[in-house]
Amino acid sequence: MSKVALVTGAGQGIGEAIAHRLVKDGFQVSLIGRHLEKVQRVANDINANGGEAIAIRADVAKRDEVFAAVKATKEAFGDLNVIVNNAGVAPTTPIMAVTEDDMNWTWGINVNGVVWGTQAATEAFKELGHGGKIINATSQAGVEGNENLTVYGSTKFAIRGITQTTAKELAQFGITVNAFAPGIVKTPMMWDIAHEVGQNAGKDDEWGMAQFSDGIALGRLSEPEEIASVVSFLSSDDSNYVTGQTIIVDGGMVFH
Ligand SMILES: NC(=O)C1=CN([C@@H]2O[C@H](COP(=O)(O)OP(=O)(O)OC[C@H]3O[C@@H](n4cnc5c(N)ncnc54)[C@H](O)[C@@H]3O)[C@@H](O)[C@H]2O)C=CC1
Ligand SMILES: CC(=O)C(C)=O
Repeated sequence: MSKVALVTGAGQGIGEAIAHRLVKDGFQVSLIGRHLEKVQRVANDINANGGEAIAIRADVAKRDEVFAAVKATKEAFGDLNVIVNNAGVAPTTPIMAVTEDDMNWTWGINVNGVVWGTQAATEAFKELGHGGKIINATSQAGVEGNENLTVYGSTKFAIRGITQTTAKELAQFGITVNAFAPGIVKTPMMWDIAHEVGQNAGKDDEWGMAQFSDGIALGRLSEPEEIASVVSFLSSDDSNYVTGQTIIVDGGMVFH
């Protein structure tokens, strides 16, 4: 019988790549995003190519919407085995420009979203009478401090902490909790950051390389699929004895 995975922020970028990879691994997938048309496009693509996907609109910052999305997934597929708390936002904010709204908005999505996803999935796993896997998106910026990323980086450090605390708390229910920490990945998020700091559209890869290539041991940016392959491992039985860990997938930007 196939397993069921829910992926947040699955309408583009890393989340979209994770959705396709988990379908290839045999999962039925539930794709969650703020904009229904974006997750519906990915679901249509999967369904047209022999996979099974549903699309659900939800804002991960809103606890009720996350719980409703998990419930709808359980009802549609009759099971839930994996949640990937992938949705995130990445404002660039020099410390002296940080506002209360910046903090609340970014923490609401990146950190609260992970907490709501963890709670909703845990409740569903318990109702279903089995364990499960919770997988959170952190970042190299949550492993090492990055200039102008105090707001974003602080959320990603927090996610690593939540991954450790919940791994200890939920192990008794057969639930593992792990995180993946990408480096610089070719997705719309990175291009948005490039544009925020005043770069021209169309030069995004060059901008990324100019900013980060010195720090990337492998000398290139990451493809979203390279992050998805690590999530594939964390979603599989091969990772059953791994919990509380952050797997850094950054081409060698930081070593911890
Ligand atoms: N692209 C990169 O270089 C890196 C990305 N990451 C992390 O990986 C994750 C995915 O990043 P990307 O695919 O690059 O980002 P992206 O911006 O390309 O895609 C993120 C998706 O999440 C959705 N989303 C945002 N806020 C949401 C909310 N409140 N509720 C539901 N969905 C929401 C967006 O609509 C978008 O479809 C994020 O958590 C990000 O912080 C970590 C390290 C590097
Ligand atoms: C977006 C991100 O996670 C970076 C720059 O590390």
